[in-house]
Amino acid sequence: MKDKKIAFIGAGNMAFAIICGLIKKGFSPAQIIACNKSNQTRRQELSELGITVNLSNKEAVKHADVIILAVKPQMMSDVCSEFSEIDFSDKWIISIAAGISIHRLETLLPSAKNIIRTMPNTPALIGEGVTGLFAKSHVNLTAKHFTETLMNAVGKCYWVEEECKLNQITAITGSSPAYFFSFMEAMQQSAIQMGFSEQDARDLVQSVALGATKLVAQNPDVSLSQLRENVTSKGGTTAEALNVFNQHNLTQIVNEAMLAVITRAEEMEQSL
Ligand SMILES: NC(=O)C1=CN([C@@H]2O[C@H](COP(=O)(O)OP(=O)(O)OC[C@H]3O[C@@H](n4cnc5c(N)ncnc54)[C@H](O)[C@@H]3O)[C@@H](O)[C@H]2O)C=CC1
Ligand SMILES: O=C(O)[C@@H]1CCC=N1
Repeated sequence: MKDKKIAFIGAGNMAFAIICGLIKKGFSPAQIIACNKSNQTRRQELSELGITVNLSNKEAVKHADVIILAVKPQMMSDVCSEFSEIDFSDKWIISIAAGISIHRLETLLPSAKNIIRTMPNTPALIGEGVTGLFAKSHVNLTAKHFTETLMNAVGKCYWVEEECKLNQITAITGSSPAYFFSFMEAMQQSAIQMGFSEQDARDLVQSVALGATKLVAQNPDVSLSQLRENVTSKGGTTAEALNVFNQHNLTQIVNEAMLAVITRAEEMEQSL
């Protein structure tokens, strides 16, 4: 585990979150190579952590045992075309890209035998991530265990049995930190309009988000609807807020948003 060289091809927001999470969990920076073509500031940050940042994509892949493909999906084809002469048969490939199927990766890297497709999320940065994982049945068990151990270092893992489920995982955990941030932003804006300072509004909103989330996590036997009802006094204030959400059909809005993620991921699988 700790003797494998891991190369991140693309070290933007998501890969950086994973790398920082791994280092916090005791992985050695000497094990990690990060290639980030167009972001000098990020390269500097990674270099300060002791990570090798000065190799080309091709050199990094040649040196590495495990390659984490972490560029934008639209870049994947160009990036993989640089690797045409490299033999991937003894290397393990982990893709974190949304909407790039394993079939597509097999086409882009024909010598690769062990490809694991994952869908992480940015709370990995603080060890609170969730990663969905899928691999075809022929994939080496050790490669699967390695990937699970790696992603467990930055949060929880959830294997899916069919690849299409990863697009659902994208809607449920990959994209969804942004749903919560949007909700918090809207609350912050509302508090600012009431006259609270930006900082106070943020402190108040993040405190309640943390408190509510901990309440959920620490009461696994209490349903979410019960927790909601515990706040909602009959004829009181909360009921009025929830009425507004109901009038605008929040449940349906959330459902539509999550289905839109899946549709986009499927479109990307067809077009990229
Ligand atoms: N941001 C997120 O919350 C999540 C992102 N993902 C996936 O992670 C991948 C990366 O997404 P982000 O980190 O958000 O994007 P990003 O834009 O922050 O990172 C991509 C990085 O790749 C680098 N790059 C571009 N061309 C390159 C090349 N030819 N060689 C090496 N590096 C190159 C860029 O400099 C950039 O820093 C995507 O495929 C996305 O679907 C998956 C789960 C969650
Ligand atoms: O927005 C995206 O496409 C990526 C995948 C999940 C989160 N960010």
